[in-house]
Amino acid sequence: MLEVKQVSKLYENQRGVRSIDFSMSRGEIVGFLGPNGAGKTTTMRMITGYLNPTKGSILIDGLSMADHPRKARRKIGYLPETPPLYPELTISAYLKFVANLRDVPVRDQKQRVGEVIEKLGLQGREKQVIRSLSKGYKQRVGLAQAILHKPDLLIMDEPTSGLDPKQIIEIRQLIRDLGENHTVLLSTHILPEVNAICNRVLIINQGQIVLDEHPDQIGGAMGESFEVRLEVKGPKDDIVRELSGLPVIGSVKELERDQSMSESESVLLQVVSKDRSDIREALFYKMAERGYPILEMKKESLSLEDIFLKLTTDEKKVEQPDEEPEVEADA
Ligand SMILES: Nc1ncnc2c1ncn2[C@@H]1O[C@H](COP(=O)(O)OP(=O)(O)OP(=O)(O)O)[C@@H](O)[C@H]1O
Repeated sequence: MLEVKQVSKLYENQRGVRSIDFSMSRGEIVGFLGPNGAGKTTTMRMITGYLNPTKGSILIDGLSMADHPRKARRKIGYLPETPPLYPELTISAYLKFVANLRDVPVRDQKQRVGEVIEKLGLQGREKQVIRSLSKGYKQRVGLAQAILHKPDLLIMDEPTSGLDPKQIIEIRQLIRDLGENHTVLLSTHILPEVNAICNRVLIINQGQIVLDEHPDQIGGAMGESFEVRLEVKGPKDDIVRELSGLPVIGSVKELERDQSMSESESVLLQVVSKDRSDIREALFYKMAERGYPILEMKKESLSLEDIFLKLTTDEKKVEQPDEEPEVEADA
């Protein structure tokens, strides 16, 4: 659906993005993460055809954005961070205006506007002027304008930014629903949002992609070892010695108990594998052999927050090949 091939965009100040390379298949909902200034908006504006890359190419459903900008753009719906709304228009007048702009055939416009109004839960507010809407409802109108021309690919820049918690839940649900019929790329600063909505995560730092993974698999992809939290009933010293003696175990450490845990005869441990293999069965058989009952065993994984911080606060500078800068030229 989307191919971003070795795309760079350098501004006069040498900032921007360098050699971005990724593709998206139909039906994916991809979360695009990065600290401030990492290059998310620059990348999204290139994908949507609002900004020309300095190098590289972008294909939308096989169509080159550089060679067929009009046709390629027709396949894209874009919700910028600040939706392009006209505050003095009513919702229905604004959506009709967008339908014209997006070349929706005149005979289909009324029906299509009705459909998106229903899909975005805007019924009953058609005649309300946009200025008088809450931020959450303005965002719904922003989403409505993005999907009006039935695009295959939806690009959203921080779609829940500035909304209250209830509005965030509603907009996330709408994005999940839209994901059933669209391929979605959304940027966000809110990491739990990625776990809540996306089936893939891209992390960008200093203009380069540093991670491209399924949210559940990023620990493994980063070469993290397998870690288990284990509570066992029995003598601590013997349990630690037996576990440490297993060839698959890298380290065993006693954990502090929180107040609520009252089991005094048990020991709470953090057990880490030597390599990345799953150590749970080995732990089970060893404790069973020694007759020490396991009261709790839980696989611990790095949170997206841990991974994000690890990848984006790394001391070492990202390698920056020499490239000619180019003055920004909006399409
Ligand atoms: N028009 C411009 N001229 C010069 N530099 C720019 C321009 N637009 C962006 N930049 C720089 O390019 C880098 C990437 O900016 P971009 O806006 O794409 O980041 P972002 O990841 O979207 O950030 P944020 O999360 O703060 O919106 C930043 O260092 C920014 O200062």
